[in-house]
Amino acid sequence: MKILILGAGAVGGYFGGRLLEKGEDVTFLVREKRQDQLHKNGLVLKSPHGDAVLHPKTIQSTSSDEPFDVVFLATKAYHLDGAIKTIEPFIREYTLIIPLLNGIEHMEELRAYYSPEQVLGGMCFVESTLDRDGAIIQTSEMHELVFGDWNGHRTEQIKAIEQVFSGTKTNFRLSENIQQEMWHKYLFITTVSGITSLMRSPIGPIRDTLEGRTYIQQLFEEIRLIMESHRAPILDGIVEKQMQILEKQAPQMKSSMLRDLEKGASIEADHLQGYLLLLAERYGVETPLLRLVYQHLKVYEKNISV
Ligand SMILES: NC(=O)C1=CN([C@@H]2O[C@H](COP(=O)(O)OP(=O)(O)OC[C@H]3O[C@@H](n4cnc5c(N)ncnc54)[C@H](OP(=O)(O)O)[C@@H]3O)[C@@H](O)[C@H]2O)C=CC1
Ligand SMILES: CC(C)(CO)C(=O)C(=O)O
Repeated sequence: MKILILGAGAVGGYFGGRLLEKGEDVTFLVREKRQDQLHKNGLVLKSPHGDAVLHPKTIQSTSSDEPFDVVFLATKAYHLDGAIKTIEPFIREYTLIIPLLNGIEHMEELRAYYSPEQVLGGMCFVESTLDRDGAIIQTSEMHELVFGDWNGHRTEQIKAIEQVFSGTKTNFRLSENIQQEMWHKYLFITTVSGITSLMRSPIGPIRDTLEGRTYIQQLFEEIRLIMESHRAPILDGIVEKQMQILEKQAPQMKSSMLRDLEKGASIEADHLQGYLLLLAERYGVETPLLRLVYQHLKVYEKNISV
């Protein structure tokens, strides 16, 4: 099965690297600078699950139009529009597309551009980042990639993919309710990225003070209310469940948004918190803490653009 991964960054590089390490037919669709880096250093993974130096096939958007069976989109939301068009030459009617972005808004755009049946739901849990030399550094043991047909169908094609994704050093999991899992992850990530970015701190020192916990809970609650008003398929008691998940995280756990802030890099504020605020406005939901988080991120964006 031919697998294409757009973006050899923290997420695409990690999960694509694990498939490649197992011996799957993986190609990375990259831009010039990353291609040079991969040719020079290889795809370097530094991980609690085992380091690796791999030598992947790479292509650039203009260098080929060969077809692929599965295409992962592993880009930041602010590069989504370009990425959607960049993968077009490699897509055939049988190709399945698996986006790995945080958030939910991109699903509408993708399902409108391609045939909705060929866009699966997808998401991942991993704490990874690129160092200055382009090596992928995984900073905790968490690593799971979840995918599934948008309406939960378990087709022969999806079963074949599940087989191909099995037996790697990481976890690929087929979900029969990917929409719900993506909304749950969206709740988790907007809260965790929002609070860690606002406080410029890993989760431990925030979570382990009474005041900090109260803010985390308030943010979870505001976002849950928005999602409920939108009739998103979230479970009752989801905030309590997510607080329990948060409890289990190591104190030094950081969101990828906080890591990007620390690097002075671009962030996905509009895609994550901003989209929720649009929904809040639509349904008349009061969200004072989410608004503060978003404003804080927009001020950061203004400062890095000057
Ligand atoms: N990092 C993490 O721990 C986690 C991240 N996520 C989510 O995963 C998504 C990806 O994040 P992450 O991997 O960290 O981001 P990175 O910035 O590390 O990687 C994104 C990659 O996409 C590449 N890219 C963008 N546009 C194109 C294009 N048109 N053609 C080729 N390559 C392109 C970039 O290449 P270039 O270098 O050329 O710009 C970059 O290497 C985000 O939505 C994020 O929120 C989810 C879970 C965990
Ligand atoms: C919270 C975490 C690490 C889980 O994968 C994440 O998605 C992110 O930081 O972007």
